[in-house]
Amino acid sequence: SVLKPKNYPPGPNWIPYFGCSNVVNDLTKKYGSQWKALSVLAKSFSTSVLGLKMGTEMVVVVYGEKNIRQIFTDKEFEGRPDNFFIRLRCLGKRLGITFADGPMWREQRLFAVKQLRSGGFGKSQMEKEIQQEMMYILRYLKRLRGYPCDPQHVLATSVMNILWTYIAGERIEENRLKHLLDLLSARSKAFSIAGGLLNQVPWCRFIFPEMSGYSLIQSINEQISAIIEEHIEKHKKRLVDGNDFMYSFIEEIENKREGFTEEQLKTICLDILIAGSQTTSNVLGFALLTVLRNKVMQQKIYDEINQILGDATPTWTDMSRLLYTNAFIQEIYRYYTIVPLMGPRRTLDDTYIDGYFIPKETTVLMAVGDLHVDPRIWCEPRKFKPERFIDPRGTLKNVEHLYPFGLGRRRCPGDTLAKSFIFIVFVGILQKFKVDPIEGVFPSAEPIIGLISAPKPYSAVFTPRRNE
Ligand code: HEM
Repeated sequence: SVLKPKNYPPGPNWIPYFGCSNVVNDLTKKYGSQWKALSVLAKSFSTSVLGLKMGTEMVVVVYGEKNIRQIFTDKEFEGRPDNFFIRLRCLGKRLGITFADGPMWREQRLFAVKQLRSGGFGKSQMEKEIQQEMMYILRYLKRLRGYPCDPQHVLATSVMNILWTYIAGERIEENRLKHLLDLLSARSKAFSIAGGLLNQVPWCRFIFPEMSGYSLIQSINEQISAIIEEHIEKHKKRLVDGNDFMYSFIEEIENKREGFTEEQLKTICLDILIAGSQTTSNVLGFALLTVLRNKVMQQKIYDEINQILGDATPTWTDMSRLLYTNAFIQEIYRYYTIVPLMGPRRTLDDTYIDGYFIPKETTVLMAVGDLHVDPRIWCEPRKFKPERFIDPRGTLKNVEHLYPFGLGRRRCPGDTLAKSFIFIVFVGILQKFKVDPIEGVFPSAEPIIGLISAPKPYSAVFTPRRNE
């Protein structure tokens, strides 16, 4: 219908079949990302709750800290949409964690989080794995002998190895890993061709299967699952040492626990690889890009590391001792919000946001990217200023307004892993290397914003601080 529900949030008018997707798509082309387009649209309607209809689906985009916190915490926003696009993402079924909801999601999420912890993540085991990966990165940079490189690749490789160790108990073999990274990056590109989070015109896949990106996504999903499957088989034959996520899960399958199937295992592995790899390496990519562009900040960070850690290998607990470095990383989380448009969520009941009526089965998105530059919270929000997080008493402040990992029951279950990895690897690199641009030319600080935000490809020169 083109008639809006009574008291539905403000937004463009609707036409049959398309709702207002034409308006959103035109703006997305103009502004280069769905997130920016929606932000402009919300401003043009002077609203902090934007009401849309994409194809046949009602979509609401939420702005402002109070409203966003409501979505994070109220139970009726806990669902995930169930449409063609989401099913494509989950190998055709509603499995896994990221795109499941209800009792199955709760149980699987709890199981995965528990395994993450008992597998040592959040504890010293995880720290050791990360430190070891950091050493690999340092060795790689040293071997370059000052030859310029794009750090993005070695960072992505390293994150993938950590995730793979958690899932499948070992570092992944070099060629397989390269293939997997290529697949994941092709996958996110295919998603932007297919229209990101909000493509609600699934029938277009029959008319333009290649162009719409759908068949590409499907083929990529199958290839990634094939790699995962191979490792499940290896575990079933007990060919891997130790005690990893796959073993724990297979044990539940063998015990015939309800909801524990091989399909489910495959989807959860896929969820972890997709949710964890590019997000984590992009934060580090932005952090290195920022010190590369800012000599003064880089020197301040180095001086702090040098003074407090000296030559000692960084640990997770050093975070509270390295105040400026920590504030710098918080500012990276704020300034380059990796997931600027969080969700999608699905309302499980009729509800209200800011006085507006939101019907059951509405898709809800949270504009955390806008919240992180909201002038009501941040002074000079468009400036990169680590000091905004430093309290004169020598502690961090204002971090309660930062939501890089969301909040509430659907909050990122990988946050501890991601934060430790980012801190330890960043400090480890700056402790041993000076990061400089090539021949003094600064690469662009402007991010590329698809489903997640990424730095534009850039190269840097890594010069050892001391001759070892
Ligand atoms: C800097 C890195 C990361 C960022 C910025 C990030 C961000 C997020 C955010 C904002 C959400 C919540 C979305 C919502 O509220 O609907 C989320 C969910 C999720 N993340 Fe992360 N994440 C990161 C790293 C990781 C890692 C390393 C893993 C795996 C170990 C991971 C696994 C997941 C999963 C499985 C979910 C879905 C949770 C659910 O729906 O219940 N993420 N992430």
